Amino acid sequence: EHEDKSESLQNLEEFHISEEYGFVLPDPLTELPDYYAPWMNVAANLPHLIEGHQLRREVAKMPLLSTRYLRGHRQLRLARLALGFITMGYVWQGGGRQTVKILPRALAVPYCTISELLDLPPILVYADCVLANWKKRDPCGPLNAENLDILFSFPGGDSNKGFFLVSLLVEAAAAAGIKAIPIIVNAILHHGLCSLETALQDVALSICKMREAFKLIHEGVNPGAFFRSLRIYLSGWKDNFLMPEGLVYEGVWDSPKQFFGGSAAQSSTLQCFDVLLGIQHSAAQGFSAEYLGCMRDYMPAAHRAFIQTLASGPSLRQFVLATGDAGLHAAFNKCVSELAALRSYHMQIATKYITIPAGRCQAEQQQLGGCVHEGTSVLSERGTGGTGFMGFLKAIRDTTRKAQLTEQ
Ligand code: HEM
Ligand SMILES: Brc1ccc(-c2csc3nccn23)cc1
Repeated sequence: EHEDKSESLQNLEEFHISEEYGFVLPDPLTELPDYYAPWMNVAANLPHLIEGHQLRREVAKMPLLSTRYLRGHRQLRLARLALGFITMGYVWQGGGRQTVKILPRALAVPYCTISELLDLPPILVYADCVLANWKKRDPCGPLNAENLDILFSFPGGDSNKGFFLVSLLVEAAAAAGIKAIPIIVNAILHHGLCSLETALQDVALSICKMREAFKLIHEGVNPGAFFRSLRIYLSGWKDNFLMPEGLVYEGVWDSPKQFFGGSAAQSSTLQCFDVLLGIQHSAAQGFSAEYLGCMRDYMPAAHRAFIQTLASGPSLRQFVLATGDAGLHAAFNKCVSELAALRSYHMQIATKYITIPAGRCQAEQQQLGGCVHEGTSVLSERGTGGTGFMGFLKAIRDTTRKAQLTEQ
């Protein structure tokens, strides 16, 4: 059964994966039909409306629009992106101090209709604000930091752009590695050892380029702006003590519903490379393994299907071990060490942008009114089984390291 399942991997387009952009949505739309101006005007003005304490009033004035005039996948993705930003802004505009319990129907009804059509939860996810939240300044220009801009922002200034665009550039760097996956699967099925070794070298090079792209975070994101502002807006309403019940989606469901806040565990790229290399993150390291599984439900359905098809295919790890081929062995281990190095670098970033600012915040707390952050932050305790996000990231990095093939 491996044969037919893995054969289907040959056509990446069918999984909404692009040779050039990987899991990134190529050429996202930036405009909707004028009928949807009430959504687009609020979403485009979010930082100003939130800082001016106008957002709730603006949302109360919004008409209940029909989703019937939305045409095609890209219009649905753009509508979801706009409604997702407004929803996060609406819930967290008080910075987590005074939260809301009800999302008004003018937002909730279309947002849930569109989310149903796209098979995504009615909360902002990575596929919205990283994969579909971008445009080229010069459409014929390259995909690089100078020629890119984001479509929507939260308060936190240019750090929004830095955070979302650096993530986008890391995802774009992964495209070359994702493109090599069907070649790898084919080589396993047909014993093409030579093409397999070349494809594995392409994967290792791609992961190395992802780490290069990561370095742009230092000039693109300010730790204080990230920690105190942007991060709050990515918080969710599941396992969040500020919203113990979750959120009522008015006009959709009678009871409140809970959804996880944004996490890059929703990125298909890293989960894909983990599956390819046979890296299984278990609950053993004290973080909830099913959390990573849950996050697959927060990915576009086609990307989720690609990961599942890959996972049901032949094991690259077993194949390389069975050949006893030194070149394949080295090429496989290079992929694993590059992935571990990427995760180590990411841990340094998390320290600079969360642990250190959080420490300063605690210190301020001693002096002043302090800041509301524990539990409201998307990048913190949730989903980590209480070991905290650093324990979560370290466990994932250590499991990656252990996936090296040992000398025979
Ligand atoms: C200011 C920059 C960043 C900070 C503070 C940060 C912080 C974190 C934290 C705390 C987690 C664990 C909790 C969670 O999943 O939300 C996480 C997970 C993750 N982040 Fe980031 N991150 C940053 C930038 C990036 C970038 C640019 C990427 C590139 C795509 C990225 C990729 C990931 C991935 C893939 C995970 C899931 C865990 C894994 O598979 O290793 N992060 N990040
Ligand atoms: Br919603 C949303 C979900 C995930 C992210 C994100 C991009 S890179 C990264 N590391 C941790 C989270 N994260 C941003 C917004």
